[in-house]
Amino acid sequence: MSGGSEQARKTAEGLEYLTGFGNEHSSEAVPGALPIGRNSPQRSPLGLYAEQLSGSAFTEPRSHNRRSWLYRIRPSAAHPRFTLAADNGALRSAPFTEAPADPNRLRWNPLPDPAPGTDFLAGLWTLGGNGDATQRSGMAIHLYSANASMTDRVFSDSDGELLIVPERGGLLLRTEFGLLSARPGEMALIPRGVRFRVELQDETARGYVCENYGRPFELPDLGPIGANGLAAARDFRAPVAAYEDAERPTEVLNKFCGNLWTATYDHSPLDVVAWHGTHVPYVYDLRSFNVLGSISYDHPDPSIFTVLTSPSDTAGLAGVDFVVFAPRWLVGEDTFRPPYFHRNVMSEYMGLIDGAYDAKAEGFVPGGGSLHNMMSAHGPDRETFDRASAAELKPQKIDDGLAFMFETRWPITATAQAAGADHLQGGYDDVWQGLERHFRA
Ligand SMILES: O=C(O)Cc1cc(O)ccc1O
Ligand SMILES: [Fe+2]
Repeated sequence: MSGGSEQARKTAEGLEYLTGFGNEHSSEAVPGALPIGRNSPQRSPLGLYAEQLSGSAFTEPRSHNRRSWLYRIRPSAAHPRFTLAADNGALRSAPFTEAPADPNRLRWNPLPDPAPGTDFLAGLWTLGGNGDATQRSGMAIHLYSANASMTDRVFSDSDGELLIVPERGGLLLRTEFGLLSARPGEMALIPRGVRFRVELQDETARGYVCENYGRPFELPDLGPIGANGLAAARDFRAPVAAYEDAERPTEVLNKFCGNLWTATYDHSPLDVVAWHGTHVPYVYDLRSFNVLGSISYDHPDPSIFTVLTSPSDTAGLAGVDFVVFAPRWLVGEDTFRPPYFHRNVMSEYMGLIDGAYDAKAEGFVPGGGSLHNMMSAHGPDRETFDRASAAELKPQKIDDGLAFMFETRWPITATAQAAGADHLQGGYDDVWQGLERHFRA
């Protein structure tokens, strides 16, 4: 493996990375593999095939145009016919019509442990979502629980990009672009159409996935915050080129318009020796998020914790935002400091990576999740309300947890398996029971 023309950085796992969000990165695993001065020479160096992978239409504005050039042992076109896979397992896609969209507050415990031999792909379980995969709009929320590495099979998602949030166990993502490590506390993103295999770094792995059918995630504008703050572009890491030269049968599973399709290649399609471009996978350590907040009074809206946003066609109205509640100080004076009671036109799915969340005293556990759909009333549970209303307002460090939110402009409809799951908590409404009447006229 080598870093190519950019300066590459090594991490604790010994993996090399290229740094920066949205860069025109380039990398070659064999010196001289990357053509200089053109994308598609008459004969590419080292006898490689040149291939463009477009994540945006050719003609989209430069600011969100995404494409990469891959230099590979065999062109992707050299493959047999795809056939429908026997089933989609527990993977579901938009439009979500199995169950009615539910205005109730819902909360789930973690997924039950999977059967032995369950890999990342087999362990994907769809909770719900919105939009329509064929219209490239909306999103799906999946959870995964796995105890085996993918072997001799790779996955790619034509329907959207995959934002992966490990909660338990590290993942080693072997992609067409090279290797990424994603451990709990980090997030990884696999762009639309990119082939990858997931190997486990620990015995088991568990976490969350946001499948974004819409416009690729980008860094939010900072407005009056200024030129710095929130997630820094330089903290995003892309892989360096690394390839497999394997002439053995490899199953390629492609999620296309909601179904899994399968084809067995006679070689590994992770055979990209060099690449350059902007349509690339990346990882980000959520704890490097520069948390900004109120240093006077009142609890700011959580949009200030946005790591990445997928804009919709209306300015300021995200198809989906990825928001992180990272360790931070609370100093607000005369302020009810935890998240407030509210009803929101946006729909909120929350997950917990570690520890606890400051609006919920109990019941919201790592690996579990809550859904507060469009306009549903929610906020601190009774215990949190009582405690925070009486708390002495000295500076307080919130550093016992890491939570996140997928927030979307469209209501989230649960799948039948999520609406009827044994691990769906009964009695979630009760956390807001017993909020006493304090009114004095
Ligand atoms: O519901 C939640 O816990 C998420 C959330 C957090 C916050 O700080 C303010 C509003 C909000 O929706
Ligand atoms: Fe909320």
